[in-house]
Amino acid sequence: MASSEVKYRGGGAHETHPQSDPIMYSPKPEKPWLNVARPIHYVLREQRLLFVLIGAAIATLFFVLLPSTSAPHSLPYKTHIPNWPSEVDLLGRVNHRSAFEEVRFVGSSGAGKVPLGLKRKGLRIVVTGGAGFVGSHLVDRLMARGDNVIVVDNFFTGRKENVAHHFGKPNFELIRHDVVEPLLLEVDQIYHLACPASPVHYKFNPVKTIISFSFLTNVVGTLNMLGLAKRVGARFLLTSTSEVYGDPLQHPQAETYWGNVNPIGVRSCYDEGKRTAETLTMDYHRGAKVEVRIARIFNTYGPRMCIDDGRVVSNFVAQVEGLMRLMDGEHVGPFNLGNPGEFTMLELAKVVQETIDPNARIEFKDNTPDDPHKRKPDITKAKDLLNWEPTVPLRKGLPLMVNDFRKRIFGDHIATTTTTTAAATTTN
Ligand SMILES: O=C(O)[C@H]1O[C@H](OP(=O)(O)OP(=O)(O)OC[C@H]2O[C@@H](n3ccc(=O)[nH]c3=O)[C@H](O)[C@@H]2O)[C@H](O)[C@@H](O)[C@@H]1O
Repeated sequence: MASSEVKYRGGGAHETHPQSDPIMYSPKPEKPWLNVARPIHYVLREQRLLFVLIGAAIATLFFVLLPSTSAPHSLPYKTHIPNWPSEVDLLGRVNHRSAFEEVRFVGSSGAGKVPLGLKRKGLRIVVTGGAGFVGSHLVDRLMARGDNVIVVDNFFTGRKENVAHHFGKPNFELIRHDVVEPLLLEVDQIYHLACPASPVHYKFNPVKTIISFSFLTNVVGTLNMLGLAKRVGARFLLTSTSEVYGDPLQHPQAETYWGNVNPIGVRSCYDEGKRTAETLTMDYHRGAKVEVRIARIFNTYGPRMCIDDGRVVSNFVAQVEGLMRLMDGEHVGPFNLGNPGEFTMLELAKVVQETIDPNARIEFKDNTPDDPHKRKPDITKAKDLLNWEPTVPLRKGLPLMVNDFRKRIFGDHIATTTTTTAAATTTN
């Protein structure tokens, strides 16, 4: 019924319209010049042209001034980000930061130096052990580069404070997780650093389970992360260690050296754990065609190091640059990443006295069993293929680390006396 009514009314309207009657209505053909003259006349009347010009001027002024006024308002753009399609993929399949930058670019013509779409797309990267010493510095670099970073850490030695400055950023996530349990994440790259790295934590702990825990983390943890890399097609980087060389018989150690590890020693859980991790990594590379990278890190020091770490210092954390070059380059490795500068423990203690505290007391103690007598990386391969070498000398880097330690232990107060413990056996 309703539809017929509508039809009927329409018909009526049509019938009463004067233009519908071909007899009653016969428009005169317009003269062509009138077509142009009429609109011009219309515009010139009642100062309409003036209003049009004023409008155009206001619009021009608005677009010219927009860049300077929009910059401080970049935050409101950011608040719109959750509505972007990127939010659909919680793991950052689409880069939040890239989207943010594109919005800013569109809104502010002043940013027009970089054409839309040419900005680097951030990668989705998981860093296991990312709340630790080396890991957290790596996370800082990846975040600064604009990647979407997921930190996976069980906080065995790592600290939330090391990454707390990234909390709330849309391209950062922190997951408390033990890598000995499987994990599924959609990522492009996996930096696998999770590991009880210091002998203080893996060697002398009287609880037996902790010792096997080190092996378990290195073996099962690496296996899980390699499995993840295989499933999602991610590139995998293992941070192995100079400990794979054991107490080396070759000096300095090139990557071709197979090492001298005591398989039943007190520290073999770590050395053999990392050696097995390397084996697994290469097996996945050859057998499952996973893209892998292996770095052998030599002892590193710097701010955020675990206060009771107990390792001898030799390399500043600038090493993360080497890790990133390795990951983004085309070479599998292994690569030694360390400082080839050699010094004895006594020389090190003296540098501490010179640069930090002249009153620091030097104590001599017996070396611990199976500790390597001397070690020095041959970094020719890293120099040639990654164009990387350490940049921060000990005398410059050590005070930076000590300042960080002082701040964490004493707040702003400066410690009056430092005790430097040097092992009796020297490194050369
Ligand atoms: O120099 C090296 O050879 C070592 O350097 C780094 O270790 P580092 O940063 O110095 O040590 P930590 O500060 O203790 O960092 C290890 C991180 O792994 C985490 N972790 C440890 C054990 C574990 O089972 N799971 C786990 O997530 C810790 O909580 C911590 O955040 C790398 O993380 C190690 O893989 C590497 O072997």
